[in-house]
Amino acid sequence: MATISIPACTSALLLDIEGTTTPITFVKDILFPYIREHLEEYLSTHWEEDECKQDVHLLKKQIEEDMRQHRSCPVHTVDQTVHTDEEKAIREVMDNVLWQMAADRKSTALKQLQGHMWRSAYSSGRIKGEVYQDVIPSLKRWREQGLKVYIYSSGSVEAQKLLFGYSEEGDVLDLLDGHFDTSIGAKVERKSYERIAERIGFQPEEITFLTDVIREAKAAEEAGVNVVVVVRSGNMELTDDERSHYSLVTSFSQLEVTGRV
Ligand SMILES: CSCCC(=O)C(=O)COP(=O)(O)O
Ligand SMILES: [Mg+2]
Repeated sequence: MATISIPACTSALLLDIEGTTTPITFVKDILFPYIREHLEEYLSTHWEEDECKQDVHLLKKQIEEDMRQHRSCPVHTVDQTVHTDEEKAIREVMDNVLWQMAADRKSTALKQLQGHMWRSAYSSGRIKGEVYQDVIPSLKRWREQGLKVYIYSSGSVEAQKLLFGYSEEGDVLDLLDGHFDTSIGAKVERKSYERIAERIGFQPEEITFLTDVIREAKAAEEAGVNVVVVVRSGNMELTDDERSHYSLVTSFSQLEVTGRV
């Protein structure tokens, strides 16, 4: 298996989750179906709680933004504080959430709610976070080499912590130095990577980002971040141009940091 050298100036690795640390099938076949199956029950049970109210409020803000951008979407106009027909209000929220999920939208509002819903699934042991076999040994090796390791996923920080805190390998959160989600900006925007660099105190060139999504790779590259594209079974096919432009790995174990033991 060919090794890929990452620059000697690398101080931090920034990792995507879905398609990078974790199979897409775990997200599509385990996590998302859990939301679809439990959405109505979750909203009905937690409707009056502050956290749920904030989630619904954020969804409403997203709808307003979508309407400003002329994106069509199921609309829920209800304000929980004044609306009396709870069943109707819940149905409207459900329509919007299910519509966003069908479109695989990465809105902060959707991801926030999903993170809150997965909490009990993970803590009860019903779901365990899946990571590829090469991930944990590589995280350990990188940290022994003095590198920092951060996660940047569209999944909320809470959802990220659940996945690694209740993983099939146990609680591996202490192998991570920090987490970023779309509250810092979308993964397809250059500015998000600049902000992350600033936040963790490194120059963009000192960061290597691992992802399976070319639009994310491009945005990171524009920010001056070094990029490695991760090719896993089930990930989106790359074009010939993309394959020749980016460094590719099929396993984290292929990554070598030049000048580090
Ligand atoms: C953090 S677990 C939930 C995964 C998820 O909802 C998601 O959108 C994954 O996106 P990523 O940016 O990690 O590809
Ligand atoms: Mg991904």
